[in-house]
Amino acid sequence: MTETLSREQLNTIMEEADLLKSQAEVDAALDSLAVQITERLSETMPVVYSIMNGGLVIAGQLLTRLNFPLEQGYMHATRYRGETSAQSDLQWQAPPSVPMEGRTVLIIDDIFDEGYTLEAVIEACKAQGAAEVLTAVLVNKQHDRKAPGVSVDFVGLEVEDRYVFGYGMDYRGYWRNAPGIYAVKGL
Ligand SMILES: O=P(O)(O)OC[C@H]1O[C@H](OP(=O)(O)OP(=O)(O)O)[C@H](O)[C@@H]1O
Ligand code: HPA
Repeated sequence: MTETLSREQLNTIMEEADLLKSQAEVDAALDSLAVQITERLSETMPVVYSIMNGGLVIAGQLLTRLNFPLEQGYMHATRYRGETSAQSDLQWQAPPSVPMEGRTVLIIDDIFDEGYTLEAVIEACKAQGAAEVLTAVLVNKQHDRKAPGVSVDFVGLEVEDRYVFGYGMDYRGYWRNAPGIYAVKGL
């Protein structure tokens, strides 16, 4: 584990960060995601899962833009666990909270980075009998280290290959609440 960060250090992280996407840009991306998801899923009575913790903010802001019947659930899978690079294993801290046998499932997460989290989540949903599994993320990080064969159905925004925080994404556990998408100085 890394050392504890002070309030001053965390404020400096924010002050020195680069704003990659403003709140207005995120709002527009969420509107666009909602239109695409509605077109594809409005007649399927899906179960919509947020992947905790990162998916919390984006799922909350997306759900109220979806005007059709759906159930909502959560699951918690984590690879990074407060670090800025992935740990070797994915840990399940909470399994899916709503049965998905025979259902259309939409997974909502904050970021598609290397893609191993979504790969494992999709696999888990299929193993639990989901009829189809679709995925939506606010941010796709652009690089060539993606898990082979994993793709996302609905992407809000593209960001460069830097460590980002805000809108649910954390910097060492903090700043998930930042109202924009920021890149940490030097990362
Ligand atoms: O595409 P990947 O490289 O697998 O990374 C993406 C995942 O990493 C983050 O979760 P994290 O493991 O940090 O857990 P958290 O949501 O609790 O922060 C993020 O919320 C995604 O779920
Ligand atoms: O760039 C990132 N920021 C926050 N969480 C993440 N999880 C994977 N990549 C990232």
